Amino acid sequence: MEFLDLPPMLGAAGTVRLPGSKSISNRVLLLAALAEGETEIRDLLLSDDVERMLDALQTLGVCWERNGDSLDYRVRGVGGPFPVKHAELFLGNAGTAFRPLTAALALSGGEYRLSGVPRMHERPIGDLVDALRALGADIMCTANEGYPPLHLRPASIRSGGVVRVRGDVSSQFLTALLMALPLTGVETTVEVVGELISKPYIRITLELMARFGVQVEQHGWERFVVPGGARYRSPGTVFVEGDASSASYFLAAGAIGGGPLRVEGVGRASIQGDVRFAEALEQLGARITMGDNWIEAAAPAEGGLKAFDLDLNHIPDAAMTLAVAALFADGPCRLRNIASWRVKETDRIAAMAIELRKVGAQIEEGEDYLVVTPPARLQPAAIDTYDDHRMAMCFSLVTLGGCRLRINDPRCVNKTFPGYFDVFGQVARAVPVVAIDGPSASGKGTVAARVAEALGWHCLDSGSLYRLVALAAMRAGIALDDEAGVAAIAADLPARFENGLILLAGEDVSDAIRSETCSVGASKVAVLGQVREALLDRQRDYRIGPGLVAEGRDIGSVVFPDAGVKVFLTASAESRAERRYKQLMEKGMPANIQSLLKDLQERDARDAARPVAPLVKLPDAVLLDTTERSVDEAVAFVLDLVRAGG
Ligand SMILES: Nc1ncnc2c1ncn2[C@@H]1O[C@H](COP(=O)(O)OP(=O)(O)O)[C@@H](O)[C@H]1O
Ligand SMILES: Nc1ccn([C@H]2C[C@H](O)[C@@H](COP(=O)(O)OP(=O)(O)O)O2)c(=O)n1
Repeated sequence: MEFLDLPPMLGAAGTVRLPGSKSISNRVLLLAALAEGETEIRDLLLSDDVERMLDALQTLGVCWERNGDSLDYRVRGVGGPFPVKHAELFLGNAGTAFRPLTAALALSGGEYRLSGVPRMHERPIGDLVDALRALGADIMCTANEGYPPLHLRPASIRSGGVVRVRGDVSSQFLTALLMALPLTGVETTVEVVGELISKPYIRITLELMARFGVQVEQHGWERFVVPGGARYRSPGTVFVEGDASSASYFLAAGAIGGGPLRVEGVGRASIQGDVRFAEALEQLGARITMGDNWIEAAAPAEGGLKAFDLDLNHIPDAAMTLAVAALFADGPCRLRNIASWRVKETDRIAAMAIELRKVGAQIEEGEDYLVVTPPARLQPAAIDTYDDHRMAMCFSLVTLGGCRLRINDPRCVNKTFPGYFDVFGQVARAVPVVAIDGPSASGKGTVAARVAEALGWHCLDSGSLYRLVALAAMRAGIALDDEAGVAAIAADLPARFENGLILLAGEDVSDAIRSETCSVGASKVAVLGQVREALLDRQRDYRIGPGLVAEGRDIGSVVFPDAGVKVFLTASAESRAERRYKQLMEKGMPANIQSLLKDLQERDARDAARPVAPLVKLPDAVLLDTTERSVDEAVAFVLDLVRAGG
């Protein structure tokens, strides 16, 4: 499975230009297709769900073209039902394409087959199918009644009168009906059965239909009258707003990670209900400012986010972001009235509960609610994303708690926000790392410690971990080439670094691990892949704010490949042997310079030749040869690199 490792973050601030709204993009595409005249669509969202709609429209005989590589499209409307009367459409997991197309095609008088990915076939569509059947449409659910795939056949549509549709499972059923009904040309009243959920999405539908010339008469949230003789007409040019649900991740990032973080593309003038996410964040204490076309969020003036108990029915998608933001609140948080989560890309209540528990939260899960109690300390985890873009995007926020995180199958964000993680990486500041790699006795430990001290950062001497493993294995009588045996020791190493001392099971082994036996032993266990793997997370846990200076052999290549500064520190073998000799003599440990030189050359060869994580100078590492340089000069060199920003 593909994954993405996100580093722990120090905070987030900056400006993000949002990609277009999925809800608006797919509605505008369908309306432009059914309208008379050509529509210029600006800033369309480029994502999987929109691709599904564009492909479908093409199959159905609608001509559209993209202006070069831009986000501007021109759609030539067909001015009524679709001209292609036989088609098979694959719509992936795009609910915003599947539901409205089902309604429009049911009233188009042709034979159509609609299918999607397996999850799409688990998402209910029965309420929409029933409403369309009541109008006379001939629709078969070919696998399970009430679920896609669907087979639509020509039928005589009973136009006019009243049609009823349930509104309490998905508001997309009502949206789909409303958008399709002008195809009948006869006045029709839609009555909503049950309490309509996600009302703001209906507002988007009505607003966009009006822009295309069809004014729906609205009686509360229970009755909608689509006028007779209504025809869609192109309004000329339509600008797609930024996606307000996508905005939620960045607004939350600003509220959690300091900010200010500004999103551009949505604001006070937005027609999307999810802009009200900003109000919810405000209730958590975040500082929100807003213009017509932008929103900015910053952390509360004092302290962290406040615990909340909110009915989130009006912002079901953006509400997921609040479930993760709850990890940063000062007490248990209740998200209420979110039953629709269960029929989205995945069962989002169940998925959220499982994944939030992985990072340490306590969760109470109900049919239509979730209570999140934040943990005292977030813990790193591998987050499963359930082919759900929002799961992936929400969980990136966990890293703002200084916690690294693995996101499995990160490409699921392509559904609505390809490039999400790059944009997140531009506004979130990773805990900085200076990686110093190089051969034995080149001065890595000395330089790393001094650089860390000067910066006030943490320091990791990764070699000492390999030395500790060798010592522990030797003491346990495990052969140093017994990979599984040594790896088991490494995975459960009772080592601690305290007050400048290195402790193994409570015993000070600071000097013992520096002996030549341990040096040789360390280089032997370091060739074992399983041992290296077992020490990886342990090393990554040292990445704590304000920053880390880490030294070893594979810091820049394997442990922290995203380190901002990478140095390859070296010196001639002779001067390194001499340094090591002096070092041992000062410690009163016996040594012989010739055998030290031989040992060191052998170890260099072993470290450089091993198949796993060999010692190499990376192309993006800066070479620092200290044969002719003092420690002070080497330290100053590295500090200059850090200050120059890598
Ligand atoms: N640039 C340098 N010039 C002279 N001696 C150095 C230099 N860098 C390090 N040393 C000395 O060399 C010895 C070995 O350095 P150390 O930091 O332990 O190397 P490493 O961690 O690469 O094995 C130490 O006694 C250190 O003071
Ligand atoms: N990141 C690291 C750090 C050390 N090692 C190996 C390489 C060395 O042979 C041993 C001991 O490393 P250490 O840095 O303490 O060795 P020197 O002090 O440079 O001789 O561990 C490694 O393979 N990867």
